Amino acid sequence: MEVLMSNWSDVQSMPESYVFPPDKRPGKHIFPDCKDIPTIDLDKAEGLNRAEIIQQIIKASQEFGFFQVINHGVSENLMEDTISVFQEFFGMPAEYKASFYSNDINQSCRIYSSTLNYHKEDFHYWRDNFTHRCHPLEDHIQSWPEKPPRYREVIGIYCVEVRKFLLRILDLIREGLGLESGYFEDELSKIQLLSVNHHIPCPDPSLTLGMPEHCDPNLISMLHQCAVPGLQVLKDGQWLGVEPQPDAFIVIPGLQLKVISNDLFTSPKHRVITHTKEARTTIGTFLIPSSDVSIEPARALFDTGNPPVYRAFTYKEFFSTFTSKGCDAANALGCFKKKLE
Ligand SMILES: O=C(O)CCC(=O)C(=O)O
Ligand SMILES: [Fe+2]
Repeated sequence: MEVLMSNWSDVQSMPESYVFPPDKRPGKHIFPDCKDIPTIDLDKAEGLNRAEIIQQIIKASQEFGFFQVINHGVSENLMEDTISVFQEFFGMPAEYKASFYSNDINQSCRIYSSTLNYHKEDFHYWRDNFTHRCHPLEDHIQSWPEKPPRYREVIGIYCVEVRKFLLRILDLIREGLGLESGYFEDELSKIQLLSVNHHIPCPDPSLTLGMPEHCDPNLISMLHQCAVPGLQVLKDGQWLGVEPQPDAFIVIPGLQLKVISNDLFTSPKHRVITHTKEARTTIGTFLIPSSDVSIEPARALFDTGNPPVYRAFTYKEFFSTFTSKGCDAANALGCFKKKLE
């Protein structure tokens, strides 16, 4: 069977290798939508309401661990063009996509299916993923696809724009936490990774997932969803659907922000369910610390009454622990917790 599901045509029944064991299936129940997902109007952050917007972001990062942002500065045209470029990319002939196929995490531009462990895993997730680095543009653009013909132009502009957006959000978070100017710039947000999920229509969404439940190991993530729903976030023990809003970005603080905030922030579990009728394409952008930068709770966020929860570590150290713990966030974070004295 073709590994990349974007090369399959007309799937009528579930291939056996995608059917999860019963205890891991999402099941048939209808998941409620998250009705009160905090929405931040970024336009207001530049005016008299700045302090209020900062408080909204901090509160959402504490209570929900995610929020959506409107008036984020990226034009609707660019958002639509970006989604359609990726839809075209996943629709390219199998031979073309094969030139990017790799399960090697060190390959800077790669397409793969399910997880990087495809050939060893017991069952597969219902997705293809295309990933590449983006910053600085001139270091990476040469490794990006040349087809569809507008790929490099559109995605190049998109990557620069969403970086500006995420750095604005980080700066508001910095101000809200009372950290010094520039705290998240340079090494803590050095690497920018684009990660696009593509799920073809699935004959039975109750039996499989488009992405496992997970927390994002990076500093901060943003998701740009197409119109087809699928993202779910775990809130108070319940899976809630995050209905796509065409003009909004979803922001999720990653595990490094949880550590830096000394556990003030939540980095929530999320996963992706599949859809019977329509293909779904979602663009993730992650800002990731450089390998050797030291990460620890910010000095301003602890004192004798509220001691630091974590010891200092490098991102390299964290990421290797995270993967060795099967990407289980609680287990990985546990390895860096300070012993109570
Ligand atoms: O596709 C989505 O909606 C979620 C993607 C995601 O959580 C991730 O790539 O880490
Ligand atoms: Fe994620």
